[in-house]
Amino acid sequence: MKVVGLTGGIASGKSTVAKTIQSLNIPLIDCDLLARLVVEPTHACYRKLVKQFGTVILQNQQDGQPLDRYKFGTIIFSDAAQRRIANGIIHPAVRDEILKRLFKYWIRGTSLVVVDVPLLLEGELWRIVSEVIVVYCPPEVQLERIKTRDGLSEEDALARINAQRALIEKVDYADHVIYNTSDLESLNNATLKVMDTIKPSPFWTVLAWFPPFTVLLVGWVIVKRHLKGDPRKTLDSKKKKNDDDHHPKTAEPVSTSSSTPAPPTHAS
Ligand SMILES: CC(C)(COP(=O)(O)OP(=O)(O)OC[C@H]1O[C@@H](n2cnc3c(N)ncnc32)[C@H](O)[C@@H]1O)[C@@H](O)C(=O)NCCC(=O)NCCS
Ligand SMILES: Nc1ncnc2c1ncn2[C@@H]1O[C@H](COP(=O)(O)OP(=O)(O)OP(=O)(O)O)[C@@H](O)[C@H]1O
Repeated sequence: MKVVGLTGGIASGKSTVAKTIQSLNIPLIDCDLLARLVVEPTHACYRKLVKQFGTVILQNQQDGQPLDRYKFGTIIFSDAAQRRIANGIIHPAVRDEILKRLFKYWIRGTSLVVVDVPLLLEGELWRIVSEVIVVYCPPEVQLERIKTRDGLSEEDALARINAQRALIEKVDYADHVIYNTSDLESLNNATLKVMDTIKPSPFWTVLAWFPPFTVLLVGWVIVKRHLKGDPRKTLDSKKKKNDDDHHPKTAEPVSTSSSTPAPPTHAS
């Protein structure tokens, strides 16, 4: 089974790309959905979050009520230390859910699974994906799309963008980049083109299902990723180089006046 990682930045177009991938009958694991699942009141994560942040993050500030997503978002997107704590509680639970689902797909003999993980390159999951797709759009476009889609203020939208690594820095690590700088039809076409190059052959699918070959292939993916290098180090060194070069547009937090390099208009 081939596992491909889909990532990008907030509102860069991952979910839209994910829909096209699902329309091809390719199974997709959506981490934003899993992150919602693990904070439901019945889940252990919920209790840990309430213990850490208090009932202020709950609807009506009442224990047992669902998470107040806007309130929780304003806390974690405006404070890196709080975000790290929240990530430390939620991400291991999300990772476990992903691994469970991958195992089920493997048992069923699935040939290709795409995992949509916004923070793929910032966390640990990059180690287990055989290829990485990054959906890119400039920060100004991200900003407008967040404001339109979520009805957030400029300040809230900027906090969300700046809570992530600069998207342009992720492009270098990608095996495939989908440049979402035009209309939805172009995005759809670019996605289909990339997926066409990713599809594993039936021969590999059958071979990869047998446990000894599965172990060999998983080993190969881990070695391949190791040789490519830890993306977090790549992102850190790119950020440092940008800072040293006084080249703020790819490394500095986005502000309303930021400018962005003109991205290519093709998918590769
Ligand atoms: C803060 C929350 C409640 C805001 O919920 P909301 O419904 O407004 O947004 P949603 O969950 O749809 O996320 C939208 C996008 O925000 C970005 N984002 C979410 N959490 C984070 C985070 N911890 N750090 C950086 N970016 C994040 C991602 O690009 C994501 O696709 C929610 O995002 C959350 O629980 N985040 C923590 C869990 C997490 O890290 N999820 C992301 C992948 S596992
Ligand atoms: N090429 C495009 N043209 C017009 N609108 C677009 C385009 N691409 C995406 N959008 C819109 O921008 C918004 C953000 O896209 P989408 O939800 O796919 O991003 P995302 O990366 O999944 O976001 P998040 O990280 O918040 O989950 C959506 O409302 C979507 O319909």
